[in-house]
Amino acid sequence: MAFLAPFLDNDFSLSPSFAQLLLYSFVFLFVVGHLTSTYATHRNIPGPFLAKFTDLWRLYIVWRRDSHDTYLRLHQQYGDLVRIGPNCISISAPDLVPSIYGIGKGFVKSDFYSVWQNIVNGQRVASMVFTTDEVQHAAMKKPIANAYSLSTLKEFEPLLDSTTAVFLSRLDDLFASTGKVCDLGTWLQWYAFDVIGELTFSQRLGFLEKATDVEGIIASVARNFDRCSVLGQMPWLDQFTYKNPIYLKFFAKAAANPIIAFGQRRLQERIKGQEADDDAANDQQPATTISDPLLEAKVLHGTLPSKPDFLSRFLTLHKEQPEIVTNTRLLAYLFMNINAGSDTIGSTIRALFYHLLKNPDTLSTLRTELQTAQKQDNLSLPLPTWTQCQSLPYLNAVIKESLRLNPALALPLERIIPSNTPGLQIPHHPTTKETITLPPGTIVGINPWILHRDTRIFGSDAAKWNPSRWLDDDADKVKYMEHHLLAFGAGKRSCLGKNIAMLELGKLVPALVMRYEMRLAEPGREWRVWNAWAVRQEGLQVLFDRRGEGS
Ligand code: HEM
Repeated sequence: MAFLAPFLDNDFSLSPSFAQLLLYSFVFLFVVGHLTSTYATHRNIPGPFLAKFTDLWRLYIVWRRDSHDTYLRLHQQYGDLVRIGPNCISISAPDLVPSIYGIGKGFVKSDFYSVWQNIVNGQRVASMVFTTDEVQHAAMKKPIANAYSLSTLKEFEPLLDSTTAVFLSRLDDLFASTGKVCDLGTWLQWYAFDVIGELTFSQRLGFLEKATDVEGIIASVARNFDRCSVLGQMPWLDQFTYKNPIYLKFFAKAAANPIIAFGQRRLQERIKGQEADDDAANDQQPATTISDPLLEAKVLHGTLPSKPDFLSRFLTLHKEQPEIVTNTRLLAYLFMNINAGSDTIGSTIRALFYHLLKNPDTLSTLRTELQTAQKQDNLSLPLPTWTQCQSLPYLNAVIKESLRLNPALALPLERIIPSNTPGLQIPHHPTTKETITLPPGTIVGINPWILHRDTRIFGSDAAKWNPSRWLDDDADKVKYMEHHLLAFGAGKRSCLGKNIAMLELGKLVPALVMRYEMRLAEPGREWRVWNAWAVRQEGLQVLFDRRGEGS
């Protein structure tokens, strides 16, 4: 007992200060123990010092909005594996795409995605994009997959054409005929939102007509991306803040999401069978005056096209399988369309026009291809058909190059290594020259922004804009590049709206390029790229001139 003597001695009695000391020691030992074990789990993976101990590092990097540049630099410095959090590895090894995202591999989405789920009546409601539960995902996807398939695509053309006709008419009136500078980035965003509104409800949300962010919808979507992209780096923070029951009860704004409100009204109208009856004045699209008769002929003006929109398709499914396509799920599908299919397209088209205008050679080659097609009666104007657009190789190369250099979602697409496996084996690690096994439970993700700049896949000019790479004579090389284009994700959870996106991009680009001469208002100015998972760009100021007849 001699060793206890000092503690029992009057001088060393358990005074409050000694108890504190003991407590501090415990806390200190706990923190050191925790940090050491945290560090030790992936100690063989290189990365920034702080990231090995805390996710606060990547939270800060994402909060700064330039994570794509930081992650690119880190991969250039450290190689294919970079530890960006204590349990999170960013991967850029081309051969690992199928291992992580392949069907049947069992990698599920991480809690990054849970942060984006909404709480409705105290319950988490996950849309298809954000569910981490694969069984729930399959149940949600099965009924609607056909509506997004290639075979149904052409049926959406009249709806798409209707919005494009309004868009061209607005550009004619406000910019081409006035010589005013157009903030094309903003107009393309409005176009993307209106198109998805029209495809979903046969009614535009009204951005183009009103030339404004209707009901703050775009700002509200942007705020959500800004918040969730950051909290997604430390999902437990979301649990303690925005998904905390006290916050939800007392502080969360009760106001309905404007997109859901719009969807609900359209749904009610459709059920009642009265398309035009709308007591919400906000939904009324101002009458559009279209002076060009060719464009006017394409505008549907609120009439339903002969082929159904998404809402009609979902309602049919609701009637046929009411217990599967429930009311709540039906609304979730509508919301998903707007949420997943607007910002992503907006980002891609903005990037495409930015590169076209920064690279006059590309613009001129594209225009020559389009003019040749027009002369051969293979391009109808002002609005070309989808069939015509698919057979234009340079146009398709430009679209792919734009998706490559500017993937709209630019953070690692996180997945968890499944528990029933030995882990993820990474052979011949370039730095250590040994096979590394990442244990089950590790979060891994490939960031399209990084993979798309990999010289092993895209060649020594991978960092540069060069649509011709997609027209290389070496078919295997092109196939390999296509296989590693991750702009729409990969595997089972890849983009459901990819066909819609390609339809929209494929038809809009020739329509604009053939109708206008376009040039940057300030050619020397760089734009600003803001990464909130969805990449938003600002500063695409363009001058328009109508081209000659026949355009
Ligand atoms: C250029 C435009 C688009 C791009 C670049 C894009 C990109 C992506 C990516 C990368 C994913 C996978 C996300 C992940 O793994 O975490 C995804 C998923 C998804 N996208 Fe898109 N998207 C686009 C347009 C659209 C459109 C137009 C729609 C709907 C009309 C849509 C609906 C979806 C849905 C529902 C998912 C989830 C699929 C699933 O989990 O099964 N997307 N998208």
